Amino acid sequence: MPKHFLMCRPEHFTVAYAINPWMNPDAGADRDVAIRQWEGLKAAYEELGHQVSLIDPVEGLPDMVFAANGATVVGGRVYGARFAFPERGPEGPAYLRWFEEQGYPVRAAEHVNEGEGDFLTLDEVILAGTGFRTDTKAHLEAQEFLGRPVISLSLVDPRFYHLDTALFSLDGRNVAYFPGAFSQGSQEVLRRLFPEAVLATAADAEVLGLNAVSDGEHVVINSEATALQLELKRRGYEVIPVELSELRKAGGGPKCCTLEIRA
Ligand SMILES: CN(C)C(=N)NCCC[C@H](N)C(=O)O
Repeated sequence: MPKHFLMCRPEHFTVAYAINPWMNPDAGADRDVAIRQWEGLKAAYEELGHQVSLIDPVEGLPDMVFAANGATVVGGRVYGARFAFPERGPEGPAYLRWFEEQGYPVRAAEHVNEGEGDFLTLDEVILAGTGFRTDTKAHLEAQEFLGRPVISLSLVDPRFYHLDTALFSLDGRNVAYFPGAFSQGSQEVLRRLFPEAVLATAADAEVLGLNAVSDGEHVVINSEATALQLELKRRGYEVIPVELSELRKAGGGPKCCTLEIRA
């Protein structure tokens, strides 16, 4: 099934502030390299037959390339983001405006949530991260608006500050994740819900290998996550490695650049 993604070209990308442990404003980031790598990701989706829509980047919002944080879209309903840090605050209304202009029913969030960074939609439930960014009150708000059961999971390692840095959906029913990113209780929940899950190593998590996008057959994944790629191949997935090292300097990978518009 072809998917519909929203992406934002990193025309204003830079690392100007540090709001997660990956970011170092003194280290510098090369915007041209970031754009080239992002174009590679977009091309990979299009070659797989997925539709990519684009939102205009806004000057002064260097993290806007991380479209996954812009909203959560389930059944055509758009639950807006409300960012934890003021540096990213204006992105929420910018993404919501785009969806409004396209005619989607939208809801501006009352509670802090960073879109698909912390809301991961499966066929029957939504997994929701908390601990660093998204408030648990937003989990309930999302459940009410989107009409799907929301399961809260606690993140405990600041390098994995969003759920989508530590877990991704393989096919809507099963997931891959890095256990060390979660509290003991949440690890138990994950084991119970997903006994067949793919468990990633710390080395794969540390290159944001879990920040991947699967359409159920193909997995678009950071090229450096080598052990995880082997395991995915062993399970029958076609692996599409992409190079996004420049965007990782801001703490993002393929999934971060990709907001799924679920009809
Ligand atoms: C993992 N997903 C969607 C993300 N994890 N987004 C990347 C956000 C990066 C940004 N500098 C920030 O810290 O908010």
